[in-house]
Amino acid sequence: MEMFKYMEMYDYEQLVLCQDKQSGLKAIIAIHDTTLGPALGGTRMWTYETEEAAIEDALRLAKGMTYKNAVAGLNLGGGKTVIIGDPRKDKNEEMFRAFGRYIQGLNGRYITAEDVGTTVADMDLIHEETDFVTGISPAFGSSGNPSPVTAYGVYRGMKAAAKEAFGTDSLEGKIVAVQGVGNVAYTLCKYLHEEGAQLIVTDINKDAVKRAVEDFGAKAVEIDEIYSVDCDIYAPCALGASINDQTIPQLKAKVIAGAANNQLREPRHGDVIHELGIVYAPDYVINAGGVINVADELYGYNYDRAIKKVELIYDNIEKVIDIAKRDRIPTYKAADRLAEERIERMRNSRSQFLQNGHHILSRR
Ligand SMILES: NC(=O)c1ccc[n+]([C@@H]2O[C@H](COP(=O)([O-])OP(=O)(O)OC[C@H]3O[C@@H](n4cnc5c(N)ncnc54)[C@H](O)[C@@H]3O)[C@@H](O)[C@H]2O)c1
Ligand SMILES: CC(C)C[C@H](N)C(=O)O
Repeated sequence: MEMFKYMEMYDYEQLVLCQDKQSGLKAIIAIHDTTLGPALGGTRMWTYETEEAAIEDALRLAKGMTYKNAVAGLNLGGGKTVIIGDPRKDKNEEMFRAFGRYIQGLNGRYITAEDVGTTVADMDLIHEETDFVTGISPAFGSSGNPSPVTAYGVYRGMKAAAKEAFGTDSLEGKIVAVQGVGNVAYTLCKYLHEEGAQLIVTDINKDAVKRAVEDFGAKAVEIDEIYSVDCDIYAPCALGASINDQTIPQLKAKVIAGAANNQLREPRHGDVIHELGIVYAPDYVINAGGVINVADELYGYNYDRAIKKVELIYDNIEKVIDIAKRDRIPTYKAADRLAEERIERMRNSRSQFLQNGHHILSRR
């Protein structure tokens, strides 16, 4: 990858590589856009085949956070971190503290939180070194694990998408195929089960599957079977790119609504599912519950206030569908339009003001 060329093409602001030999930390902090405010986005810990793949993931995820925060109405920009390593065996205390010092060095340009492979305990270690971290323990007056709130937002967004496809937002009797039943999807399955939906699940982690089968009567299928099962709704809740040339022809669902980031392998896959008449709830609109929840910490965390904002994911999905219908475009493009218009409005209005309170004369 030609780094600067890529960054220029999608307007990235900054890419930071962090290395700490003693702890084994190898982290990539990507800051996409800070027009709306400091970049807020989680830290993913994952094994990658190549360093390039890790950098690309960080960059793509960071851009997604810019759009997610913009559509959610947050005064925050987009960023993300990827830590290269196996979260089951490569973590240690020094690693997260070293990472916390790197975040502190950015002086508030980037604020972190959980993502795949990181936990509240990891955020607490980061918090030993910096205040620019959210999703820390409730004992600090913080919001804790964002996943259950993300799940609630996905559930609300799924109902809005179902209303468009089936004429009712009731999920009773609907068959939902869930790919990946980890932190977010477990709670999502709970909401769906309580409403009377039938669940089909898969996961590379057999314990996660067993839990969903035992707790919610879900039917388990093999990893590759999840795309072709008879269902009404496909909920991608594992990693990205599950909507692609191989999987789309297998899908029987009328709705795609799930928690995963970067669900479309390439933008053109959003066009293909649109042509097929599938109602797609854009990933960064439907999965914004977690960031809305952790962002509330910046105002002094209040659960009720945060949940009220998360409820609005239903309205945001409706809004995206309305724009898509009005402008005859796929929903992923409608969501991009919503985000870009807000960022552009702010960029233009900001140009009338002095940045960061520093008057140009202060340089004398
Ligand atoms: N946690 C949040 O608050 C949050 C917020 C927004 C978006 N997301 C996104 O939602 C997704 C899930 O997040 P999470 O926090 O639940 O993560 P998680 O790691 O707890 O769950 C992901 C699950 O997917 C499984 N998995 C991985 N690859 C798979 C595959 N190929 N097939 C089937 N299962 C597979 C994993 O074993 C795991 O159980 C991620 O894409 C994440 O970026 C999470
Ligand atoms: C800030 C976090 C809660 C971010 C979350 N992992 C997301 O992708 O939205």
